Amino acid sequence: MSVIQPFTSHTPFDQVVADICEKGWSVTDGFFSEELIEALLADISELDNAYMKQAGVGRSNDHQVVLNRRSDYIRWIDPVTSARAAFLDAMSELRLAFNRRLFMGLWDYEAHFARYEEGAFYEKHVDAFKGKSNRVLSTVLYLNEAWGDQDGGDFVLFDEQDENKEVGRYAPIKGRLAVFLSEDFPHEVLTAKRTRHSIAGWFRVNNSIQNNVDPGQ
Ligand SMILES: O=C(O)CCC(=O)C(=O)O
Ligand SMILES: [Fe+2]
Repeated sequence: MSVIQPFTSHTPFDQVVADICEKGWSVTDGFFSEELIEALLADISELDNAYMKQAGVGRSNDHQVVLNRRSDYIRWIDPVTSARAAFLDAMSELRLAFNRRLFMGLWDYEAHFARYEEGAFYEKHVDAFKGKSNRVLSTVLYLNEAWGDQDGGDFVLFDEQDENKEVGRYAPIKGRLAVFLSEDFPHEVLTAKRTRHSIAGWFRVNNSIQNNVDPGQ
């Protein structure tokens, strides 16, 4: 496997860390190299729906597929291609930067490819309930070429104090990275009008929850 350089001299590393520190969320463009983005895009484009699964809401014992809340297809990411390995390495570097500068104690990172077919959406939700999850910081990397207003599928972020107050609305354009505190920010994915690709992931701490050490995917 060839080695892909994930970052460039323009990677807004400091910006993302500062945003999280100051307001708890961050949306930046050009975080990863063109080379990595193109490789990830090629990677997910080749995945057939038959090798993905209809995402459920909730985890482990309460896992169930509730299609009226969420209708994307997902595939968890392991370092089996050079693109996926480079992405996981890069996110590990970001994890260490958060730990060094903000003392967040992030232990690991899990991520999945997501495909929203035409008509798919994800209703407003939070990624983690206080005290019930190891997920601390959510990330979403978008992988869509030439995404226009008519394509829908915006990511909408809401205020941490008032879930009816919108704080930002972003098109899922190629190379855009959203990061936010998992417990604090409600968000949703508006209905996509064509196939929408992304990688959603979570930095986690290693607390045990209800006697379940580090619950699995
Ligand atoms: O794709 C997005 O914009 C957000 C996805 C999301 O909220 C999730 O997978 O939990
Ligand atoms: Fe989410």
